[in-house]
Amino acid sequence: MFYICKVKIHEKMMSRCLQLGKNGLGNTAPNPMVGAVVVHQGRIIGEGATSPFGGAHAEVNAIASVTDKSLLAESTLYVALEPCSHYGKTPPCADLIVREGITRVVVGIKDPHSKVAGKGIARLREAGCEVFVGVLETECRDHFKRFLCFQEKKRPYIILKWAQSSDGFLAPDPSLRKADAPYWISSPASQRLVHQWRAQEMAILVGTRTVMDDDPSLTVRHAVGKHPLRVVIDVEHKLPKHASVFSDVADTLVLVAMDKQPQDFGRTSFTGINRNMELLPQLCGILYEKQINSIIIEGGAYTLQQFIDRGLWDEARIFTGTRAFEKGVTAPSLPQDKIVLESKSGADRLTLYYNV
Ligand SMILES: NC(=O)C1=CN([C@@H]2O[C@H](COP(=O)(O)OP(=O)(O)OC[C@H]3O[C@@H](n4cnc5c(N)ncnc54)[C@H](OP(=O)(O)O)[C@@H]3O)[C@@H](O)[C@H]2O)C=CC1
Ligand SMILES: Nc1c(N[C@@H]2O[C@H](COP(=O)(O)O)[C@@H](O)[C@H]2O)[nH]c(=O)[nH]c1=O
Ligand SMILES: [Zn+2]
Repeated sequence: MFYICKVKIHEKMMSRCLQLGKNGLGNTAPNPMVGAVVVHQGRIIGEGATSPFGGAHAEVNAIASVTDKSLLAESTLYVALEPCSHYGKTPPCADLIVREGITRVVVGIKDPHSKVAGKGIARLREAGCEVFVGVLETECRDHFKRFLCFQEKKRPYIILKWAQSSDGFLAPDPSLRKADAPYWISSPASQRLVHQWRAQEMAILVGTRTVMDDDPSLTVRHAVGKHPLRVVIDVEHKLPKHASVFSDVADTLVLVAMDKQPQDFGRTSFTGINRNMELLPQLCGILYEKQINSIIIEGGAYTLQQFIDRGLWDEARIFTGTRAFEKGVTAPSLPQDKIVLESKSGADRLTLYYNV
């Protein structure tokens, strides 16, 4: 009976940790958005979450928020990710926990980061702390999906996103659309949702044709949040300098063939790719080097299909509008067994796929 009760408390507290951590989405990356609570006799006496990138970790903030520090020795610290054991931008949290005299720690999941990977838990146990690992593991893995993907697969978490007509086209026939502007298939509500999504990821990418046809901005305008790094494929260096994607409101990275070597300008920089090698693995390597742990791919069809065919994607978010086009740019195709959720977004159908 006591055991069942205790498990419920563990889950409840871990769920609070995840809730606190979620506020960091779009701010803490590439650091994980950790949440922590300090519990004394079943009551939360301190809470904290990871500060924006470079700032304090969740454990530090949770401990700092406890007014009566004398209670720490009899308290349990709940934290969604294993406390760190290394000097990064901040000193090790495991040392702080020991120093503050906390003797019970409940951890959601182990940190796969090579500098931690069990060393934080070992450090706590060596100092006499009782450490329990593995509470709400599935929820924690989902919460830390960007961080875990980056650490484990050495590439960003990849989200594919597009809007398609009711009969499966990404854009109508050119005769039916204006030049240099997107053809809006999805509803305003979906467009606002997309801007929230943009603010949650570190980067956004489109192919050459999309820049030529749509002249997109790829910024966060209909939501609050940071602009992601704009990544553009332009192997042949054909895109004009005046394209909106090169505006100075956000940083842009252009993937261009090594033999082209254009000059960086404004907030736009060029990175050389080897045209004799596959582009997507090179892209993943470049983003990994830059510590970009998530990216949203917004089209077009050719670019999206390459990610799908290579299995280089983690999630796909598809809006299906109400209008039929009959002809145009055919939407990419995804394996149907990967559908996990269907819902409505304004007038559109929103289908989510997970590549697991
Ligand atoms: N409804 C929606 O959600 C969206 C609709 N769209 C629409 O889709 C259309 C564009 O789609 P699409 O024509 O498929 O074009 P893309 O935007 O996918 O661009 C394709 C081009 O990008 C370059 N490229 C992409 N991947 C690679 C690679 N691995 N190696 C080298 N070059 C690469 C190539 O350019 P090159 O050969 O010139 O070097 C290729 O032809 C537009 O009309 C746009 O309006 C676009 C985005 C979203
Ligand atoms: N047409 C279409 C989309 N198009 C995507 O949005 C880009 C335009 O971005 P911006 O210039 O920042 O508003 C465009 O180039 C393409 O990648 N997205 C959607 O959610 N629904 C739509 O119907
Ligand atoms: Zn830490």
